[in-house]
Parts: sequence; C-alpha cells; structure tokens
Amino acid sequence: MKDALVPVLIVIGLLLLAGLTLFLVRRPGRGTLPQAPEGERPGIERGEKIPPSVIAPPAEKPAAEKAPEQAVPSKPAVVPAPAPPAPVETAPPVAPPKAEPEIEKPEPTAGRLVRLRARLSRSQNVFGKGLLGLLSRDHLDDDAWDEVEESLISADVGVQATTEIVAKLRERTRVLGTRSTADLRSLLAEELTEALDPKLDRSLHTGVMDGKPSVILVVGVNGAGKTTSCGKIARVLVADGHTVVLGAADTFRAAAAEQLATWASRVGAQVVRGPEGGDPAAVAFDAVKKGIDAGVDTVLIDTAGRLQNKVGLMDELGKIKRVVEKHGPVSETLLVLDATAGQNGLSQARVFTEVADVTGVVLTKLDGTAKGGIVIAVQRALGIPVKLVGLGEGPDDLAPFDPSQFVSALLGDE
Ligand SMILES: Nc1nc2c(ncn2[C@@H]2O[C@H](COP(=O)(O)OP(=O)(O)OP(=O)(O)O)[C@@H](O)[C@H]2O)c(=O)[nH]1
Repeated sequence: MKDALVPVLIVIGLLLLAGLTLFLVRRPGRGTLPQAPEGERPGIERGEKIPPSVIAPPAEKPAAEKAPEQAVPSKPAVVPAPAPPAPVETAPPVAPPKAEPEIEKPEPTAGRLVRLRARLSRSQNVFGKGLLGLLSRDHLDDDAWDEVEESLISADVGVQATTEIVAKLRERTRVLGTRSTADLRSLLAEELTEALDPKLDRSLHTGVMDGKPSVILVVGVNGAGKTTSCGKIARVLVADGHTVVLGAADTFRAAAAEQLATWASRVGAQVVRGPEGGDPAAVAFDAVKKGIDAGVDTVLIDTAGRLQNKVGLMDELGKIKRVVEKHGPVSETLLVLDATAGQNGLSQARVFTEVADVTGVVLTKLDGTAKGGIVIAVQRALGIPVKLVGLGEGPDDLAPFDPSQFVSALLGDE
C-alpha cells in the first residue's frame, strides 16, 4: 500500500510544480511587456522577452529637452545675473585727417631788397648817416678824411677796401671841386657801389641742365644760418617758378632735418633725409636721385660743415661733392656767412673757399649788425660775389643782393 502511494505523490508533486510554474510565468513583472495594445511597439510581440539593452531606461534627456514641467532641475536653478549690457559697438575714434599744411605762396623776389630796405636803413643808420655827416662838413681837411676812414673801418669794410675807397673819393672831390652835400653823397654812393663790384654775376645757377636738375650745395659754419637759408632759398626758387627737392645732409644736428622738412612742406617741396649721424654723402646722393626721378628743377643740399679741422671738413665736403657728381656736376656751392661775426668770420670763410669750390655767398643776419660794410669785406677778401642777404628771421627775409640798392639803403635814401 505504501509502495502504491509513492507514484501518486510524485504525480501530485509534479502537478503542483507545474501549476506554480504556470502561475509565475503568467504574472506580469520583470522581463515581460506590459499589457499594451497590440501594435503599440512595432517589432516586439506582446509577451516577448525584451533584451536588457532595449529595456534599459532611456538616457535621461538633457533638461532643456524635457517638457517644461518635467525639466525640474535637481539643483536650484542658478538665475544668472543679468548680463551686463553688451558694450555699444563704437567705432574706434578716427583721428581727424591730418590737415595738409597749406602750401604758401612766397613773395616774389623782385624788389625784395627794396621791401627790406627799411630794415637795412635802420640797422645801418649810424654808418650811413655818420659818413654823410662827415662829408658835409664845410672844410674836408685831412682830419675829416681820417674820420671818414675810421668810420668805414669800424663798419667792417676792411682796411684795404677802406683805403682804396677814401683815396678815390679824395681824388674825385679835389678834381671835381665838389662841395655840395648832394654831390658828395652821390660820389660816396658811387664809390661804395664800385667797391661791391656791380658787374659780378649774382644769379643763382638753377634750373634743369642737360635734362637734370641743378644741384646747389649749401656750406658754412655752425649757426651761420645754413638750414634757415636753405629753406629761404627754396622759397626764393619756388617764388620764381621752380620746383625743388631739399636734401638734409646735415645729419650731425638732429633738428636740422626736421627744420628743413618744415621749410619744405610750407612750399610743397620734397625733402630727402637720412638717419641721425648717417652718411651725409648718402643723403646728398639720394636727394639728387630723387630730384632727377621727380623731374624737379633744383636740388638744394644742406650740409653740417662742422669746422672741426680743415682736413675733416675737406673730407666731408669732398665726399659729398664726389658722390653727388656721380649724377652730374654741382651747379653752385653757396657759402653761408653770419654778418654779425664780422671780420672774425672771414678766416673761417676762407677755409671753406679752400676746400670747396664756392661760387656765391649768402650773408645772413645783416639786420642784426650796424656794420653793413662786411658785405664789401667779404667780397673783397674772398673774391666771391654776395648773391643773397638775410635780413630777418621771417621766411621771406632773404633777398637777392643788389649793390646799388644796398648802398642806397645804407645811405638812408627814401
Ligand atoms: N635775424 C636773423 N636771424 C637769422 C637770419 N638767418 C638765420 N637766422 C637765425 O640764425 C639761427 C641759426 O640758423 P640755422 O639755420 O639753424 O643755422 P645753421 O647754420 O643751419 O646751424 P647748424 O645746423 O648748427 O650748423 C636761427 O635762429 C635763424 O633763425 C637772418 O638773416 N636774420
């Protein structure tokens, strides 16, 4: 009986196991699809097991993609501070266009000495009036003539020229029996004019020669007024219808190039400059080249011309000349002399005439001396014509020199 129950118990056990299994399988839960209507999940049959990758929760969407009510941030939202107002795009300040310097129209040169005569008469008042006073004495004895002589010497005419002038005057007065003040005055004027050699060629050698610009070298001791005179000469040339290039070959004094550039810009001339302390000959060469390329009439070259010693000066000016002459001959070498240096300036001037082929003198600062006789002394001592005279610091206070106008101003003619 006991043996008969064993299979029955096995069957019952199997049935219970089968029932339990069926129960567990049919219970909704992990690994089975929810009872969703058919067709909602294409590709997956209801009840089909879903591989873990498919059932893995979808990666959390970025908050921004969630619907507004779902996008609850886990942390308190940091309300960004209102951004500072974007800077207003303002265009960088535009510097006002640099005003081109107004091109000046220099005064014509004709009659400049006449215009400046008042200035000359003022500075030479004592000299001219003194001479005339002596000559108008009732009796022109030896003492009177001695005084005339002294007066001329103290006006820087120079001893030799004075002796010659007085000797001629005495002779003519005696021969002509001249007594009237007017006659004596005109005799004196004639002799002074004659002493200035009115037949000398005082024109500046400017303008195009053989298709190339003329080249003017400007030399002289420091402070005589070279740079200023270069600027003024440029104005004289421009006033007379020339085109000009200025070469700043005074590389020794830094301000000289700047000074020259200012002069140039005022009359619309071009300036060529080099580095401070650079080779003056290189600047001179470039200036002439520029003048040729630009087709101007005249190239003016300012030099330093330091009078350190004769050899140094000769080397510097000689090199400038040689280098410039690779383009063509130098047309003119102007020596700038300071009239206020008087006779002392003459020995320095002689050094320049020995090292450079000086063709003309520019006598500056005549307005600053009562000794206008220096014009006669310079010409006589150097044998070179005074071509231009400086009568002030104004841009047009440089005049072509004319002996009879000069003497007339000296003697205080109206
Ligand atoms: N009163 C008067 N002053 C003048 C005249 N010419 C030049 N000057 C002045 O003289 C000073 C010297 O002139 P610059 O042209 O600088 O002399 P520089 O010879 O070039 O001098 P360095 O470059 O040092 O060799 C300046 O103050 C000029 O204004 C003139 O005719 N009359």
